[in-house]
Amino acid sequence: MLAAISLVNYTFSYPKLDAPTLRDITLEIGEGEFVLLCGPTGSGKTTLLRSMKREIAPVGKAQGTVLIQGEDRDQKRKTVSAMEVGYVAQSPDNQLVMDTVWHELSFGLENMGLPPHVIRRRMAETANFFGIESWADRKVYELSGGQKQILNLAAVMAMQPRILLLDEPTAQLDPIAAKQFLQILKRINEELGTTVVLSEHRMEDVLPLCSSVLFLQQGKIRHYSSPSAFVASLLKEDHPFAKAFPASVHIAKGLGERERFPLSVKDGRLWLKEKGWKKGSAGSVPQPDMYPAGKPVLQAKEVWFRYRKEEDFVLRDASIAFYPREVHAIVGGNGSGKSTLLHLLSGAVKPNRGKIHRRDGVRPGLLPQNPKALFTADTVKEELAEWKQNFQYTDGDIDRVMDEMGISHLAGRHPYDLSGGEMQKTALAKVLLLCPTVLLLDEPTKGVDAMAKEELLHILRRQKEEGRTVVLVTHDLEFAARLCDRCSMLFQNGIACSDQGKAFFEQNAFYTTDCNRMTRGLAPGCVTVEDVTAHDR
Ligand SMILES: Nc1ncnc2c1ncn2[C@@H]1O[C@H](COP(=O)(O)OP(=O)(O)OP(=O)(O)O)[C@@H](O)[C@H]1O
Ligand SMILES: Nc1ncnc2c1ncn2[C@@H]1O[C@H](COP(=O)(O)OP(=O)(O)OP(=O)(O)O)[C@@H](O)[C@H]1O
Repeated sequence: MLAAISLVNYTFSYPKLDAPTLRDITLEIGEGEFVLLCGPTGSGKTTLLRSMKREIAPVGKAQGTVLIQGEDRDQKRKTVSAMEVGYVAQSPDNQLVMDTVWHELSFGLENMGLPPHVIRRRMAETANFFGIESWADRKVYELSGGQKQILNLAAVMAMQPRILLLDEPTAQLDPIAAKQFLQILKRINEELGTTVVLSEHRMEDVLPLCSSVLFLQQGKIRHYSSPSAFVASLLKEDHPFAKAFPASVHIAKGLGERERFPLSVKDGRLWLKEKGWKKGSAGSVPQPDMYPAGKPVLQAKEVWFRYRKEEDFVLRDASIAFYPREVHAIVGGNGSGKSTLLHLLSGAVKPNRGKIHRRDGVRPGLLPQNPKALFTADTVKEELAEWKQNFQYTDGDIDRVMDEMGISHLAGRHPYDLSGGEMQKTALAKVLLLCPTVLLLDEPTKGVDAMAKEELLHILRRQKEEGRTVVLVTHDLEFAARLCDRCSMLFQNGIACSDQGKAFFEQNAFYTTDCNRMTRGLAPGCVTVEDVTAHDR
């Protein structure tokens, strides 16, 4: 059968780098496959994905061949090539260009020069397939992050591509919106037979959906197999990337499984039941926890805020306090006001009403959601050197911070040429260099691989042990559950609930960790993998 995509001895090098980024890749992706492309930060996933579409292929020296539907990528007619392969990037804001949903859906089709009656039909049936008819007249900027990404996908699918490439499309989505997006992808794959290649760090959601896994390491294919064979193989070799596997895999491994690892919450529950886990005692319902004793270092008191007079308030009467030596996670849906709250806490913007109260001597350091916002220099090392010079009070050590963040090897590289995960680590290095007393981190795990995430966990725990406060805005509930002492949820312009970390997750049925879902009713009080394996003993 004709492969949808095949690469033969494909090697690719960026102009200023010594070593090739992709090395001798030979690969066949069959028609209708759903491939999860994964691998450590900087392993070449984005570069490989972009190599599969002529219009966005990386610029540099390429050897070997890329065939799309059996034809050389660069020999195809331009219109065929543009429509045949769809591409969805991480940030919908960078891809959406029109004012309304309807215009966005028609934009690509008009560019292709299709006749109006074809455009109208395509738009109607695409809107119907995606269930977005009711959004037609809405302004794009009014949509939530998750809705924007669904519109982005719909606009790409309106071109009826046979192949769909996606580069971390859920990285900016809240956990519920991310799952919804991935389910739509599954439908596209199943109902239209479209070949899907998806680069994604969120393995727990994708492993149960995909048909095969392509694992890259240092620009080479290390594995290309079924999800279950891939999981068993990496666990066998004790590969550090295995940390990225879903909680169900780690729980089974922790409880002695060696071969058949459940990949979803549902299979994990069945696995536990097979092992004799029964309905647990009801367990004690955790009591809502009171704020710790002592004085907060930073506090929002009855804060109201809106960006413009004519707009609704993003925060209404919101109060929250942060204490010394605590990691406080803030979660909530896209657009619920988490980043806004962090900016208020940092002092970058002022509330319209209410007060941000900072104890004397408290120095906040803000990691913004877009790490590029912090970059001004030509190399990673210069970034840090300039920063240190600008903030003369800092006694942070550049080499030590680079070492701690694992970016010493990137010292001479241009920040804009880094991979997503590398950028995130460089931005965090800049923040840490300021030795802040309160760290305000907006999505620090976005785009970073499982190994870097583990390092980040230790770095943040150390910050806390050294007496600092960490405020962590995140969509990564597993990470929050392992790290935070307290967790608050934003909803409808205010703090909907705030609890001690474990109690927070235990009381939620939807907004909780996979471990908690897997053991619900079987083992009360389990929120992390460690909780479950300890419970068994
Ligand atoms: N335009 C560029 N110029 C020079 N080097 C680049 C460029 N883009 C990427 N690189 C380098 O190529 C390597 C692979 O980058 P790529 O973005 O493909 O990795 P990735 O696996 O997608 O990483 P991540 O998971 O962090 O997004 C990295 O070391 C990166 O720094
Ligand atoms: N600079 C801005 N100007 C106008 N409105 C803004 C601005 N920044 C954010 N908003 C709006 O404020 C609301 C809250 O946005 P915010 O970015 O704080 O949410 P969030 O919870 O951090 O979302 P996400 O999880 O998607 O990052 C949203 O409706 C958003 O559209």
